[in-house]
Amino acid sequence: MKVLKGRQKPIIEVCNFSFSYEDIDEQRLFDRLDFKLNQNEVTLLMGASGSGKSSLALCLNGLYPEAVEGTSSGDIFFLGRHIQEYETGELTQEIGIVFQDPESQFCMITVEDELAFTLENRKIPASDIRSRIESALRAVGMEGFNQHNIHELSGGQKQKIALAAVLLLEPGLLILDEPTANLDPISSLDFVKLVEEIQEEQKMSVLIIEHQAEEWLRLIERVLVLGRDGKLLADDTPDRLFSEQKQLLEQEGVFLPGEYSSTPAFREKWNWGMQSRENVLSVRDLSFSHGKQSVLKNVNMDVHGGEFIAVAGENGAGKSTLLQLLAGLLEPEKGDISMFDHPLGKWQENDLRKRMGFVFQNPEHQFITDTVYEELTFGMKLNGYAEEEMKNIAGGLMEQFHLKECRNSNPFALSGGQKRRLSVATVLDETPDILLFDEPTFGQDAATTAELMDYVMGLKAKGMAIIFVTHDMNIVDAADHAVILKQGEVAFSGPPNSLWKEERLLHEARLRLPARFRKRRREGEIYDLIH
Ligand SMILES: Nc1ncnc2c1ncn2[C@@H]1O[C@H](COP(=O)(O)OP(=O)(O)OP(=O)(O)O)[C@@H](O)[C@H]1O
Ligand SMILES: Nc1ncnc2c1ncn2[C@@H]1O[C@H](COP(=O)(O)OP(=O)(O)OP(=O)(O)O)[C@@H](O)[C@H]1O
Repeated sequence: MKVLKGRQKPIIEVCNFSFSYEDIDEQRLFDRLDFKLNQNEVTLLMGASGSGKSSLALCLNGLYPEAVEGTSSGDIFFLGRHIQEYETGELTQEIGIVFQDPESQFCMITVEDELAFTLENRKIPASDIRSRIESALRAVGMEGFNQHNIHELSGGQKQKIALAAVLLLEPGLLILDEPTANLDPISSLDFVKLVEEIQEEQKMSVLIIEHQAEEWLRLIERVLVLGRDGKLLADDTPDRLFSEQKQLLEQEGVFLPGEYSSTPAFREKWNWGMQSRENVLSVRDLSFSHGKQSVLKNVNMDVHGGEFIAVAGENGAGKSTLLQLLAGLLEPEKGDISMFDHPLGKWQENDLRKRMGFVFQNPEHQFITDTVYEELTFGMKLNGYAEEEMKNIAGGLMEQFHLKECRNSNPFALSGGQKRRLSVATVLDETPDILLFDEPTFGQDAATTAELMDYVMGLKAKGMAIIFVTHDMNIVDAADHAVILKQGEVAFSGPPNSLWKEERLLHEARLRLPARFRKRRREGEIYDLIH
């Protein structure tokens, strides 16, 4: 952990600042906030899902309230000058944001065009453009990717290109909004190291928005906690905050880093064993290619009723592709998939959807209506549910997933975590036999993660088969069965406790041990636990 650098000059000063979105009934998202961000300082911003962290980032760089139907009062200063005094677009060059969903910030097709676009906007002479692009790609470890199509890169690579584009702005303040949420465990650690190196070299201020602070502890100097009531609940050093304010943070639903937390491991809470052995899905010698690229090779897998399977592996290993094949959204190039002993391709679409629920990696790919309520009732309407019944089921789901206040909001205007919870809730209106989730817990705070897991494990107890694609090793730890993909092949299939003994495989598949082992590793007990 870093030592505070003594008295520092502010880069941002927020004074008595309030903000509200018009469609949340005049309710203030931020209520008279006062805080400073200092030059050359790394600050972490935490808070419950929906507390307003992403919105605050967009207020700091002057995009909000102008870009939305919002109202604000109070003042924000950047380097001593009121942000309203900056010309349009001037501040977005000074304060670079890497958004929660990096795809949303790309405007061009190839990596090189995207980076050149940023430089052209900055009116950098054409003769300098090539060398600047090369050095930005080098800084993020993506040399040689100039001509790649951005949209075909893996999640981790997209995140690095988004960072390279923002670095080309040479911003005074870099804001990273949940930058590691889609990265495999080792890429997450690499990304943190990368930010640390860049920050030390370029001496910029960095504001990181993250639910899980653990990996960032080595470089953060201050932590701000935004409360659900729109107030700043804490502004302190990480060590003081996490050791002295545990109760407050737990009440707000914020994750405590492993070394400060006394919450039992997910495994102790959720590994309840299996209820039935009925085979519901079987996969035999499955192979699939995207164009010429072979993505999955000879995958075999069996899924049983009441079983919770976690699929993990490095970015680009083929996890989402496997899930889409299991859901019948892609057709195998070779091999067979059957559900209840019938080939998947022979099921009527309607019957298939009734027996299997699927949640996409990107929740936005799933939304088709204009309000949260319509989104939740869409499937039920198609299946002829009575109005009253739909109201009851949707009401229960909104209560369960903390979406009641957003009943009439547009799904696209929700916070990242709310979008994720809505996409999960929409497949739970009925009770299928198999549920396939692509990273269902990403972007959730501690409380909503625990609630989501409780709910899903309750369904498992009723005999549903659950498959999670996840980068969260604590969730893999709680599964009955883990499937690890490495370059499209099954590198491991078995109980998680056997997986944790395979140090070499974990390393090659870019995975880590769950927190319960890492904690003990520090205490020197690791070998007793796994051997
Ligand atoms: N464009 C918008 N219009 C109306 N309401 C919005 C808009 N964007 C966000 N909100 C609402 O503002 C609140 C805060 O959202 P924000 O994305 O800032 O939260 P967050 O703390 O970043 O959440 P998460 O941790 O889930 O990403 C949420 O209730 C959300 O529904
Ligand atoms: N539509 C597509 N066209 C071409 N290639 C694709 C497409 N979708 C995925 N790929 C490629 O297929 C491979 C597997 O992608 P997939 O999304 O299944 O990986 P993943 O394990 O889910 O990765 P992540 O953890 O980053 O989400 C990657 O190399 C990816 O670039």
